[in-house]
Amino acid sequence: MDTNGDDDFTFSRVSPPDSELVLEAKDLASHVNDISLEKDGLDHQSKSLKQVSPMEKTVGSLSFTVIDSSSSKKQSNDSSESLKTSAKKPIARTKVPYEKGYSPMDWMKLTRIHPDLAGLKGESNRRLISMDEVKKHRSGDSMWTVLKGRVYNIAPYMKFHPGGVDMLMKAVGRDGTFLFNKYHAWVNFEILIEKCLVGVLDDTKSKKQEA
Ligand code: HEM
Repeated sequence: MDTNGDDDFTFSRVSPPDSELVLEAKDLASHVNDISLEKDGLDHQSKSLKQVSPMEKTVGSLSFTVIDSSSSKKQSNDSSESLKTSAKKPIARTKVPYEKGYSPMDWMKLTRIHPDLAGLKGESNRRLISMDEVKKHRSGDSMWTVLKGRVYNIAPYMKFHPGGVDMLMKAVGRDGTFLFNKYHAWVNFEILIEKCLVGVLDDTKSKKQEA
């Protein structure tokens, strides 16, 4: 069989003859200087690309758009996640470097060996404590806060707190539940500072005021 014959469909020509292509290419090459990118066209393009986080870059007089395909893939794979992050503004969380001897491991050790981190001095940690009493403990070895209805002495935990002393001080002498949840609702404080438990918040007063 003659495979080079014109009647063989495998080799049938569907594009213009090579000579025509060369001519076309030459023609285009001669018009290269006339080609310009219209500003409107680019604007339109970048508007539609913004959804996949484009970045405008320039090299000399050329400008181009870079699309991070890895992040766009992530977005399309997990649209519920991206919806959540775009709906809620992330809060700035700054981890403070630990001072020597104040790592989470050191805290675990201390909670195991310290006989009275809460400063109970023999009193029960099931005692009902009023908000007025909480407000009085704001310095030295006695810094109280309320977390989900429980009263803790967070003074010994201060330098161990990964978010820093200044942040933790904001909760002293008051109910710290809102702040705690704002920064890290997932942190298991019940276990972390269980040895710092002083008592249970007596909220009967505030309930009476509400009624
Ligand atoms: C009293 C109970 C608290 C405990 C037991 C506690 C515990 C922790 C823990 C374990 C972390 C590290 C979390 C992580 O690595 O993801 C952390 C970080 C942090 N905490 Fe607290 N925290 C307390 C209260 C607070 C309060 C009241 C604030 C704010 C006013 C706060 C602000 C922060 C911040 C900003 C970080 C950021 C560090 C990071 O990016 O991880 N914390 N805290």
